[in-house]
Amino acid sequence: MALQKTIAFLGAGSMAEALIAGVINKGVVAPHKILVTNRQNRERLAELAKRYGVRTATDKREAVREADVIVLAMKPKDVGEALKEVADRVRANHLIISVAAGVPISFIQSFFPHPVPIVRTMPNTSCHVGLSATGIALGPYAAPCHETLVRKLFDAIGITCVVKEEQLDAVTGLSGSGPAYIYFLVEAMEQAGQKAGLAPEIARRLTVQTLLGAAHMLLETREEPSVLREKVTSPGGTTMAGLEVLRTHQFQEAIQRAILRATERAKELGQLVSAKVHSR
Ligand SMILES: NC(=O)C1=CN([C@@H]2O[C@H](COP(=O)(O)OP(=O)(O)OC[C@H]3O[C@@H](n4cnc5c(N)ncnc54)[C@H](O)[C@@H]3O)[C@@H](O)[C@H]2O)C=CC1
Ligand SMILES: O=C(O)[C@@H]1CCC=N1
Repeated sequence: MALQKTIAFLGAGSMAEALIAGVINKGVVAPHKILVTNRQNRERLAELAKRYGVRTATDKREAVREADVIVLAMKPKDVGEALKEVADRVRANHLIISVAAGVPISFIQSFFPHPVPIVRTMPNTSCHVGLSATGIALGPYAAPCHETLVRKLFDAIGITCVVKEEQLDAVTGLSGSGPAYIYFLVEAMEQAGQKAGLAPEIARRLTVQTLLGAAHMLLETREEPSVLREKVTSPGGTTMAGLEVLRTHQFQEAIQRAILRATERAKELGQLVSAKVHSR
């Protein structure tokens, strides 16, 4: 059954749209229960209203007043400014859900004189199609009923893992940013397929299906990725030749370094916004 809560999105970018599309497609929130606001881009609001049937508002304070749940979906650097604008409208019975990378729960709480239930999450854009991998960390004033609500929302659009707040930066580096690494791999595979003589649309179809098939094999056989890899790799065959090139170019190290750097960047973003709070 759809949630009987009004959800105000502060921020109407890629992540807000992916979440809105996901929850509406899965029937977990009715379009008229969603209110979207942004920073003075009425065209974008009109586009979302047309595409999803959601309501939009240019007055953030009014949207917050009407809502039961507030989703912070702006860039980390803009969270402070948005909270300043609406802080005196936020009630102790609101639930704040943040998707902002790196932004600590304590930073969000610092805008209010009273305790507010805050849940920090890290989804990814695949929630658009109901396949997000979302990390969830509960703030000190988030009660079991808030956890239930947040899980209902995010379980409807993918899988969820509850983690400690300090682990959310790792979730960000791994699965928050993760789709971009996969798309980068797809771009490389398609280009290589074309260089090897395939038409672009055939290279695209084969690449995407290969990705989908490998993901399903991991999920359904529950075999270790290394075991599945070995099953593809015939001694002296093509895969072995290909993997040798990946090893020479330190493929695994490059992926690991990318994820660790993205994790570190999430921490840096958190430190940058937290440093600003002291100069407010
Ligand atoms: N794009 C992604 O794959 C993911 C993004 N995130 C997080 O989601 C948040 C949003 O990211 P994107 O959607 O990619 O950014 P975006 O740049 O596409 O959208 C940002 C939105 O915030 C709005 N905004 C800026 N200042 C505002 C204010 N003061 N009040 C209300 N709205 C304001 C902008 O008008 C815009 O609609 C970020 O904090 C990011 O870390 C989290 C997981 C994945
Ligand atoms: O690139 C970013 O900062 C955001 C957070 C995770 C994915 N996109």
